[in-house]
Amino acid sequence: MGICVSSDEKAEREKLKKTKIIFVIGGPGSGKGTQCEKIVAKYGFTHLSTGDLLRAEVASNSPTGSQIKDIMQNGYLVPLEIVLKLLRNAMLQKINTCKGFLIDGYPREIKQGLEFEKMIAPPTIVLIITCSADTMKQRIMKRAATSSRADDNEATIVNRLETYFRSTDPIIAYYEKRGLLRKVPAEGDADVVFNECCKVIDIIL
Ligand SMILES: Nc1ncnc2c1ncn2[C@H]1C[C@H](O)[C@@H](COP(=O)(O)OP(=O)(O)OP(=O)(O)O)O1
Ligand SMILES: Nc1ncnc2c1ncn2[C@H]1C[C@H](O)[C@@H](COP(=O)(O)O)O1
Ligand SMILES: [Mg+2]
Repeated sequence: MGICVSSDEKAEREKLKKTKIIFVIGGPGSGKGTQCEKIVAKYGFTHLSTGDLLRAEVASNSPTGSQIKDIMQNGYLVPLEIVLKLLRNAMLQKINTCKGFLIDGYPREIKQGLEFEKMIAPPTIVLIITCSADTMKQRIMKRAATSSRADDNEATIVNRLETYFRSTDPIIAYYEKRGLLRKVPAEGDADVVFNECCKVIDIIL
């Protein structure tokens, strides 16, 4: 017997499939959030950062929040099922008013990308923001002076960078092969980087 899918769920899936979805990936501190803010201001897209969703879950003191607090504080990846459930719920909450989604910080592993396509829809493009590990480290250490993020410290940055470099090459290869990857160099000033992001986005509008 097949799995029974309600008509509401079918309608939601159809809407998600018709909406533009941009994955925004890149190392810790590369500038994903900064670029997403600028993109939202210009294009009116909806920005969902998996890191922000997970931090909100921790702040809520829910059982899931307690489960993931140490993982995040130490710079490791939160289990896929937890991230994808939060992300899907957040997307469904916005689907009726959304001009397009910027999914910041997802996927972190190929498996996350595959599950997203199964549960939600394929991405329109994958924007990767690239800069050196030194630049990322410097940006995070500067941000640490004012951010309240538990993972903005030297020891955790080492783990976050290791985690990023270990899992990212296969992701790049996977989306490059499908013609979906768009690389944006991010060593320069945020406005220069934004200009490059716009060139990529204008093509899919
Ligand atoms: N192009 C840039 N030049 C200089 N500083 C930048 C640039 N882009 C961002 N920043 C600053 C803003 C922040 O204080 C810090 C990290 O940027 P941010 O957008 O928060 O990165 P991110 O979202 O990729 O990091 P994380 O993965 O840790 O959430 O660097
Ligand atoms: N997509 C994700 N998968 C697993 N874990 C994640 C994901 N997005 C964020 N996280 C966890 C692990 C990260 O170190 C922290 C902070 O994320 P950030 O994108 O730097 O805000 O959250
Ligand atoms: Mg961020």
